[in-house]
Amino acid sequence: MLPNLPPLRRPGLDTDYTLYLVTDSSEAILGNKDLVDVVEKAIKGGVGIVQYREKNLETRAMLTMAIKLKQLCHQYNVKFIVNDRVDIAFIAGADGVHLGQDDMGIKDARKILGERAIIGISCTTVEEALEAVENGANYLGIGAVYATSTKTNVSGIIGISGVRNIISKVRQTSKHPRHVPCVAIGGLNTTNVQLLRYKSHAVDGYLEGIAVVSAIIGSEDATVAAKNLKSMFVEAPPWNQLSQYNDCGHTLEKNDIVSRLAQIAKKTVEIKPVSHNMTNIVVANFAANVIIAAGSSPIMSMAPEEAAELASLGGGLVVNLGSAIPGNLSIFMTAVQAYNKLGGPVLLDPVAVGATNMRYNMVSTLLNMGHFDIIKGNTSEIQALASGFQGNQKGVDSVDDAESEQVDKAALVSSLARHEHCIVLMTGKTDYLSDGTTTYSIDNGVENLNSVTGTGCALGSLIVAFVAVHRENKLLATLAAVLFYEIAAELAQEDPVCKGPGHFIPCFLDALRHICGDCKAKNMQWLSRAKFEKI
Ligand SMILES: Cc1ncc(COP(=O)(O)OP(=O)(O)O)c(N)n1
Ligand SMILES: Cc1ncsc1CCOP(=O)(O)O
Repeated sequence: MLPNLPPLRRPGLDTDYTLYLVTDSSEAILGNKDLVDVVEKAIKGGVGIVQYREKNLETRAMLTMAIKLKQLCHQYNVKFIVNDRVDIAFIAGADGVHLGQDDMGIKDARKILGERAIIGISCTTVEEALEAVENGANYLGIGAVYATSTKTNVSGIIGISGVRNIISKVRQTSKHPRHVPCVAIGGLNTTNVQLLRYKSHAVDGYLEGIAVVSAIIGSEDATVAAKNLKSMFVEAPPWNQLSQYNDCGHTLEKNDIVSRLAQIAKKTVEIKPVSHNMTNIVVANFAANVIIAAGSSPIMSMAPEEAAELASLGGGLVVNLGSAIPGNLSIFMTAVQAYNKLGGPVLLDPVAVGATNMRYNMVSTLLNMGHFDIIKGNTSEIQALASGFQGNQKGVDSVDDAESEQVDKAALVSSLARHEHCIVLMTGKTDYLSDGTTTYSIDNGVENLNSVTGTGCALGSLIVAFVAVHRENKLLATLAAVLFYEIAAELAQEDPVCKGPGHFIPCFLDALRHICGDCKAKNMQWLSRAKFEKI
């Protein structure tokens, strides 16, 4: 997991890649501003390396501009790189060159520019990155991360997962002991750089910096734009500001965990947090009733117009894909980003993500564009997210066949949690819950939870209420919500009037209300039924 974000600039590295400015003098981006002036302002805002990227000028004019920019950069002790043109880099006395996959090869450029030159190369795939490291690249420009109108001929949009994959493969596979810094490029701005840094972090490597064109060159004030980008990239994101990984049961004894769970449940019903649901048409009514019975406050709203206001109420958000269509993506994203900005918890329920390509693509986009604190799914859903789409889920139910029984579920949830830097809950006969460091198995619940629709979805609605009140302890808050819910289900099934699925729903709502009342009365006897183990 990611207790603290790593330092950016490595000791001993004399180039600061944290904020890398790539220029563009087109009318559409620079407008009628003066390029040298904009670059100077950007340097004052914290840019540590500048690349002169010129697609429209004749060689002579380009050389003149390169010399001006080099002088400016060196005046501020900032590195100066030329895009594509090794000849201009050489004559202007630049610190190096940035090469694309179709430009002169690294080894040839090195012959011209010498051993001390900084030679960077663009990479979209792992193979390109490994080859570049082999050939002696000094840094990698990885992208495009997101769609961009600055470069029309990008060779691929790889998303955060593509960046993370390249970084971790380069670190794992590289035979070179020397460190090759990685910067990401493409569509980066203040709304996405925090997420990029947080989620591109792999166990074996991380991003040193961001390379940006339009967010600085096209801005009104390059100093302000650079400052904002740099601080966004460097600062811990709002959803991680409290140390969620401390005190989450990693080292606690079971009795201590149970008393924490009791405190969490009591405080949740006392505060009555908002559970904001962007959920499916089948479960909305049931989920709202569950939330009310459990002592929280539901709102079922798909309106992006009110998402920021709802986020400011301090509750949590559920994004449930049960009956979503691709047109809902931008609505979801508006809400997710509003909650991310304030650090309010967001739960993703990737319903039937293993069943169709449409669902898988929607979930991939969501994970690429926003932070989810919790991912909750059944075995098939979590398997699809952890191992890629295979299309073997039939409908929304989990395919719990002999093959899936062989899967090491604890390892699966833990690895997905580490990969996505979030909490993962896999529901089933035994539930598995992990933050990537600590994993719990939970054996509460009853068969009737599977015989009525919407019980899985409604659990998500309760979890965000609990986590909203305990943002500093998301793992234990999720565990508390699962136990509250599943123990209520056990009490419902034991109710003499409960004869089957039809009676189960009202009995379950009654039992939730009962436990909620117990929590208010500080009677936590129900927790003695908790059956969970740290794995
Ligand atoms: C830091 C950085 N990364 C990638 C690129 C893209 O370079 P390239 O693929 O050569 O495309 P053009 O910039 O030449 O259009 C870059 N310039 N800088
Ligand atoms: C040069 C380049 N290479 C990949 S994307 C890109 C353009 C990035 O521009 P912007 O930061 O404006 O999206």
